Amino acid sequence: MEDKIRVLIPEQEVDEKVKEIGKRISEDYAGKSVHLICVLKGGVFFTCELAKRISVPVSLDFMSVSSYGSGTESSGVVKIVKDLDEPLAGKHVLIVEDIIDSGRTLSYLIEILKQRNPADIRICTLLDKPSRRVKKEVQVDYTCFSIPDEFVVGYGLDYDQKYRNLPYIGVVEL
Ligand SMILES: O=P(O)(O)OC[C@H]1O[C@H](OP(=O)(O)OP(=O)(O)O)[C@H](O)[C@@H]1O
Ligand code: HPA
Ligand SMILES: [Mg+2]
Repeated sequence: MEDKIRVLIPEQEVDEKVKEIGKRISEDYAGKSVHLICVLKGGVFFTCELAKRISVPVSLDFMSVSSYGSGTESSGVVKIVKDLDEPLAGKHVLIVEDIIDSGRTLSYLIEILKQRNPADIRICTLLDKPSRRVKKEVQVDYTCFSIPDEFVVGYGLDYDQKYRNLPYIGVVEL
């Protein structure tokens, strides 16, 4: 059966915001290059769109971590499924996420990536659900949208691996 999906943030609004954040990042990193770390799989659409809007030199690497399985609640255990290909030493690292929900994935990532001696680490997320944090506050440098506590899909976000390809952010009416 098809799920019913309600539009939360329309495509044009997402695209405009991604452009705006790309411009801010370009200004903040002026004179430097930025090493984007795409957190797979959810971060892939946002990373590609954002990278196109950044005007300083960009390099890309990919990491895959998983904690949600097929449900809508984090298992609490974050697993590295695929590690980065490149070392981070001396690089200006920008972690790109589709969503920060409980904060577990990002807290875990920051802890392990800090140990690899980057010049600095910043965080960029498409969506933030601040009301859901269970861990200590994570410092987020760039947020496109803060959203209420609803399970969202689209623009990389899935429900049971479906709907990642929607060009807008929607809510599955369960
Ligand atoms: O703040 P948290 O509660 O940790 O949730 C956020 C994380 O959960 C999702 O990934 P998931 O583990 O479902 O993997 P996926 O990106 O492959 O869908 C999402 O892409 C974030 O990485
Ligand atoms: O709201 C969400 N939707 C999809 N995946 C997620 N992972 C954490 N929160 C979410
Ligand atoms: Mg997911």
